[in-house]
Amino acid sequence: MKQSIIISKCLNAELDFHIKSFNPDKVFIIVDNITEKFCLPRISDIPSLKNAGIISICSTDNSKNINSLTHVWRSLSEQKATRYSLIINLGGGMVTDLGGFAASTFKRGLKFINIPTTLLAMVDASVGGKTGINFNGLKNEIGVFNNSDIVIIDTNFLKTLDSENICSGYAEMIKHSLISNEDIWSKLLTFDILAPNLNDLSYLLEDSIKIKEEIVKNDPYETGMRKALNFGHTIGHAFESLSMIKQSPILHGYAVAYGMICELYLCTIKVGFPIEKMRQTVNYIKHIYGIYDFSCDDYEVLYELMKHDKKNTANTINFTLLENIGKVKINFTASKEDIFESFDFIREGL
Ligand SMILES: O=C(O)C(=O)C[C@@H](O)[C@H](O)[C@H](O)COP(=O)(O)O
Repeated sequence: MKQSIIISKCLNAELDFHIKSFNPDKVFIIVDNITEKFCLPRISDIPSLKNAGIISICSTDNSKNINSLTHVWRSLSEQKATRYSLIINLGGGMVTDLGGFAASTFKRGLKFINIPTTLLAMVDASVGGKTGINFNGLKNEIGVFNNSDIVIIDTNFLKTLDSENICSGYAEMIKHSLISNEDIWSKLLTFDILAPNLNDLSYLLEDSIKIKEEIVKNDPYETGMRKALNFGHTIGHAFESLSMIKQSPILHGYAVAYGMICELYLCTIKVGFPIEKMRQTVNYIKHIYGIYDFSCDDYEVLYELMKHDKKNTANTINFTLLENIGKVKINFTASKEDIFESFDFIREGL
């Protein structure tokens, strides 16, 4: 399951080299309607991509579904992809997750390269081999662990992003710092992500990728400590699904940011996470991401959604909690009352 992650200043030369080394019979590029317009032109002159087939899907996360997947499988089939073909996923987390799953399942698996174009996909989605789609209103319900053969990261793509997408990816970077390293956490909490210096952000991004890479290397199939990377997601995914149900979707990173506020509250009441660090992080998150608009009427639905989290066992909702920054406790349960209290906390404060 080894995955090479290359941060490159010469994307085209790098990509051309790797495509040639795979010697595929055909190359397919999976894009969404946004990366097709703004990112594909950056690589389309590469000689080895001259006859590449382009497969385009819709860009929003609610398109990460069986219909888009079927469209990709059908396009591969109609354009006669073989097991010796190569897929390039050019896009954000939706494209790398869905494209990775399509590549992993079509004819039982083709080689694929991820070229993440959003901050979220660079630091998180394209790394570590979680591929899949949403199903039945639930996040990433169907999928497989399968690493792309290579990830090539070109931070120039950050220039194509709006502030919301930068902030969305940054939430996963905050998560990486919370689960691993107080120095990085301090740096992130003083960084102005609303008016970011992209050069400085590129350095922070490299640290963040290393954190994820190290965790995934030690537990690729999430049997243990990889669950650290799911901090904020037990509640975050429920917020994200609720927003889809209400037909006012929010970006994944925003859902994770709100999920982290609730789960940091659980960390303080359940495992003694220092209250001052919790306040600092919560204030920073609220300053960047604003508030999540929901009411007591949503609590039961959220709780039902959380019953589908992949870390659960039997009837127990399991969390990844933190005793302190970098001190991770996995498989920690919380009562329904505690969870509802954490919802009160994000809505009303302490
Ligand atoms: O790579 C992981 O492991 C993660 O949990 C990273 C998460 O940030 C990511 O959003 C992941 O896709 C969530 O996966 P899921 O298993 O909870 O669906």
